[in-house]
Amino acid sequence: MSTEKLLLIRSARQVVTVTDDPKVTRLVGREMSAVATKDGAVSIVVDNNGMIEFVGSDDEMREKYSGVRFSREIDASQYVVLPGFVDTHTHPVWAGDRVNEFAMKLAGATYLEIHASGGGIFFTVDKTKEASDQQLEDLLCERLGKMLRSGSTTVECKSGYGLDLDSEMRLLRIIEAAKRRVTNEISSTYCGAHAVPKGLSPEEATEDILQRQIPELKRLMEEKILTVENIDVFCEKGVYTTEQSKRILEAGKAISLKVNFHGDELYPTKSAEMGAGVGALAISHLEEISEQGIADMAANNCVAVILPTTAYAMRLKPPPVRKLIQQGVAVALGTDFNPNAYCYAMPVVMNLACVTLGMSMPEALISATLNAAASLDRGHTHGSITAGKFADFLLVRAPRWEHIIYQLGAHEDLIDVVVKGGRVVFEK
Ligand SMILES: N=CN[C@@H](CCC(=O)O)C(=O)O
Ligand SMILES: [Zn+2]
Repeated sequence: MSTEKLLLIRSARQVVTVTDDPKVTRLVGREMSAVATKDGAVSIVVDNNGMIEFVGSDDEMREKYSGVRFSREIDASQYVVLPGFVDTHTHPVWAGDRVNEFAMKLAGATYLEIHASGGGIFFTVDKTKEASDQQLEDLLCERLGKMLRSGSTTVECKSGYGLDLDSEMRLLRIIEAAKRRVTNEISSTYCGAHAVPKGLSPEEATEDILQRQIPELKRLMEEKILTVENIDVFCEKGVYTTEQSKRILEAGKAISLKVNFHGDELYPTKSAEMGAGVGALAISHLEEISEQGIADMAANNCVAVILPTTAYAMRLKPPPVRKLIQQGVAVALGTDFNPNAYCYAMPVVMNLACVTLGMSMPEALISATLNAAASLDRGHTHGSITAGKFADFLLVRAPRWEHIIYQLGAHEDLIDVVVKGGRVVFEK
C-alpha cells in the first residue's frame, strides 16, 4: 500500500453513504425510502487520484492504514458527512435580472404572457448580448461559487440566452472558460432551442438549429474547443412543438450528445412519451406529464428531473412525484437557477420538494445526489460515498443529516467544508 494518501476524514458522527453498493447507479421505487448511513466515529480515506478508497469505522481505518501518512487529515467529530450535491438543471450564464417580472407575476401575470410580450427569456437574451464575455464569465463563476458553498460539487450548466448561432457558441465557450476557474465539476448543455428567436417562426428556428448551430457545435467539439455533454430544448406549447423538439434532440444525439430537455411543464405536450422514444437520459419539469408518459419513462430508464423552485415561484400544479416514484421512475432534483427562479441552493430545493411536493427526506436526498448524478450519466462515479467513486463531500455541522433539509435557508451556517475530488475547495 502506498505510504501517502490524499485525505483522511476521521471520527465523523455520521456518514451518509446513500447506498453501500458501488454498483448501484440510481435508486427507484421503495429503494428511495431510506438512505444508507454509517454512524459513530466513521472514517473515509481518499486515494491520490481523489477517489474514495475506504469508508468504515475509525478502528478499522487505524488497523488498515497504520503507517500511512495523509496529506490532509480532518477531524470530523462535529460533523455529518454527505455526498456533494449534483445540481441537475441550471441556466447560469446571463446578465440583467428580472426582479420587475417577479412583481408582475405576484400581481397575476403568467410566465407565457410575459414571454409572449417579449419579456422573460427575450429580456435576458438582450441583456446577455449587451454584456462582455468577461462580465458573463465573472457572473457565472460567482454563481458557481455560491452553488459550491451551498454544497453543489457538480452542476449542469445550460446555454440558452443567446438563441442565434454566434451567441449560443459564445455562451458555451464562456462555460468552457469557467470550467478552468471554478472547482465545481460542470456538465455543459447546448440549449439553443430555449426560445424561438424574435423574427423567426418556430420552423425557421428549428431549421437554423439543425442546419447551422448543431453542425458548428459538432465542429467545435471535434476541435476540442468545446466539451458539451447534453442537448436541451424547451418543448412547450408556443415554443418548440413536440415534433420540432424531437428533430432537434435526434440531431443532437447523432453528434453524441445526451438528450436531457424541458418537457410537459406548462401544458401537456406528450414530451415524456417523445423523450422516452428518443432515448432521453432525463426530462425536466413534468408538471403536466401523462400516465402514459410516466410508464414510458419508467420503461426506458429516463430520469425525471423535478424543479420545485419553478413550480413554487410560478404556482404551477405540482409535478406528480409520488406517482413517478411508485411507478419506478428515478427522480432527481435541480435548482433550475435562472432569472425566473433565483435559487442556487440544493438544500432549499430539497426542503421545497418535501414540503410542497410531498417527498420524504430520504427521497429528496437521493434525488439530490445519486439520482441527480444518474441524470448526467454520472451514477457510476458520483452521488454516493462508496469506494471507487469521486471523493466529493460536504461536512455539515449537525447531529444528523436531516438537518440540511430541515433547517430551511441555514445551509451556509451548516456546511463548513466542501471537498471535491479529495481536495478541500471550501472551508470556513
Ligand atoms: N422553461 C424554460 N426555461 C427556464 C426558464 C428560463 C427563463 O425564464 O429565463 C426554466 O427551466 O424554468
Ligand atoms: Zn430550465
